[in-house]
Amino acid sequence: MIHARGLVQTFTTGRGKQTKKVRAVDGVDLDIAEGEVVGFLGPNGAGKTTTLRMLTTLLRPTEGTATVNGYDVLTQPVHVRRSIGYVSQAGSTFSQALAGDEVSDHGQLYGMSRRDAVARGKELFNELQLDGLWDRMPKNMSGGQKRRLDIVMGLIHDPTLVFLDEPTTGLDPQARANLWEHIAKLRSDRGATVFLTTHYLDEADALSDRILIIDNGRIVAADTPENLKSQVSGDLVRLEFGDAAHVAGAATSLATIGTDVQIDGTAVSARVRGSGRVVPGLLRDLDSHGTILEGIEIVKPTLDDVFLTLTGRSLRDDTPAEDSSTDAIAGTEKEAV
Ligand SMILES: Nc1ncnc2c1ncn2[C@@H]1O[C@H](COP(=O)(O)OP(=O)(O)OP(=O)(O)O)[C@@H](O)[C@H]1O
Repeated sequence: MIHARGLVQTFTTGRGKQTKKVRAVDGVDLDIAEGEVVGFLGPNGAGKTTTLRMLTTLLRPTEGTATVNGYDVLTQPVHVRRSIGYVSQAGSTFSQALAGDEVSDHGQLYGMSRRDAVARGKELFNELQLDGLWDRMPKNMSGGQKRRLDIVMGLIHDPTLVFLDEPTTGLDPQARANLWEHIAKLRSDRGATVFLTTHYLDEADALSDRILIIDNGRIVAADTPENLKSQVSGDLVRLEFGDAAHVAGAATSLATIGTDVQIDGTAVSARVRGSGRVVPGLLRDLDSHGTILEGIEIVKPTLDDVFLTLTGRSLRDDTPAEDSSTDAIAGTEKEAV
């Protein structure tokens, strides 16, 4: 479905002596099979959108090759665009037209009859909880409604390969859950392949068959969520004591079964492999020494722990992106289809 080798994108920023080259994507290889849901994770500025823009032919790679749905992104861009659905971060609606007209015009650009485009559009409005908004201008919709309208536009022609760039950003929890269901159904009901970028780790975890993690323009990990999480050195075990006098002894005991022991006031924590097997023995040991425990928490590794293990940084620490170059892309995308 998607095969890429050595994809590179270099941007030049600044002027004169301030000119700088940014290697936004730095040699990305990808192989995504039919029917896979792949989550593309990485901190702000890691190169996710730039990779997506190259695969969807909105941006010509500086180096490297890619085929999407069997079409070459360099020599067959029109075929690529016609065969995919793409929901960009910036959205793709013009605010002056009526939402329903936008959707049916968009379907017709993909070769659908007006009648089919209206019928499918109304179905999608219903599925994405946009009932009653067919005759409303996007500019008079809420942020979440506009986002769902973008998704209708990306799915109107029933593509079998869908690129979603942060599809649930700006949605309330209920709309997010609804979209998760919809994405899961794209695969289960229609065998669609989905490539999605997201900042929500729980979303990537819940939806993806496979996760790709990109950092500084390079793929640093690619595996199932379970395999990635099993690479983290165990569950986080946190013991809380009523009396600070117990903490040092407990830390020594915890160090015999775990790593990365940390003391925080009256609590002590560590990473412990096979915690279900070894923690009961630790508790018996503490009890036999008269150590009174106030509480215990065992947290399974998350994808954030995976990122932290791989890069030494948390995905949650990232700051918002500085530029908003995507505004221009929405126009390009609209014209290009
Ligand atoms: N048109 C551009 N000109 C110059 N630099 C750019 C341009 N587009 C992106 N960049 C830079 O390339 C790098 C990768 O950006 P990209 O938008 O692909 O990251 P991202 O992982 O999608 O981030 P986010 O999660 O914030 O959307 C960043 O350093 C960004 O500032």
